[in-house]
Amino acid sequence: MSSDPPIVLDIDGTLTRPDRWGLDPRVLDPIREWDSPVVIATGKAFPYPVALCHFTGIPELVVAENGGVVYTGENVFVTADRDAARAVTDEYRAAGYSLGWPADDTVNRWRESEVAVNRDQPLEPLRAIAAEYGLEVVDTGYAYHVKEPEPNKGDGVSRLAAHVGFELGDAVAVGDSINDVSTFEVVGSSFAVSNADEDARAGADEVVEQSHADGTLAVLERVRGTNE
Ligand SMILES: O=C(O)COP(=O)(O)O
Ligand SMILES: [Mg+2]
Repeated sequence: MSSDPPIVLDIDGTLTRPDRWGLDPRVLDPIREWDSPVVIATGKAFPYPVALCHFTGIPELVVAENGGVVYTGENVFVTADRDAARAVTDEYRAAGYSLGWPADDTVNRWRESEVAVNRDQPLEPLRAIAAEYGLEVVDTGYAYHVKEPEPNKGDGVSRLAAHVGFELGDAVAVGDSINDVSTFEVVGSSFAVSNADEDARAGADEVVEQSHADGTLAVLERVRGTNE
């Protein structure tokens, strides 16, 4: 009997509306009704994807912070070092720059394994300082993420698949940016939505015609019930 394949979904640019912010509510029912594991793999801080699963009413299978935090529904694995990223952003601030968020910043407040910087801040000095510390800056189109080069989302997805017990080769991923390329590399088939950046477009098996949540809905429609 056929079933739905496991799916791995990015949030920003993939489950959201074209006006950048806010979930497209049309994605919720297909995700809730999916009969195989649904993994939310995001660059957002840990509580955000947990809340998304919670309010959608699906098991909390989460790769957060670009792979730095993995939650299997039972155990949390924090596999990247926020202090290393903090050292970089402390030096960035000491050089006169700012992270670009309000004083009480909810973008980083519950972030456990990296630090995010607003994209309206200068990138080059941030990259230069990160390089001195052996860290990288990933530009998702939504924020600059200061992080250790490993782990990435794909590592987190692999860890989760091993714990939950699904075949990565059966899994289908949808994403929109450079931070999804590592996911695309570990799953059986990968789709970039049409608003995706160059790296995601090049890394995906296919770029769909539709953008944002419309692209994801089109992929879900196509792969539903195709797992043998
Ligand atoms: O947090 C970001 O910058 C992007 O988040 P995403 O990985 O869900 O697109
Ligand atoms: Mg994204």
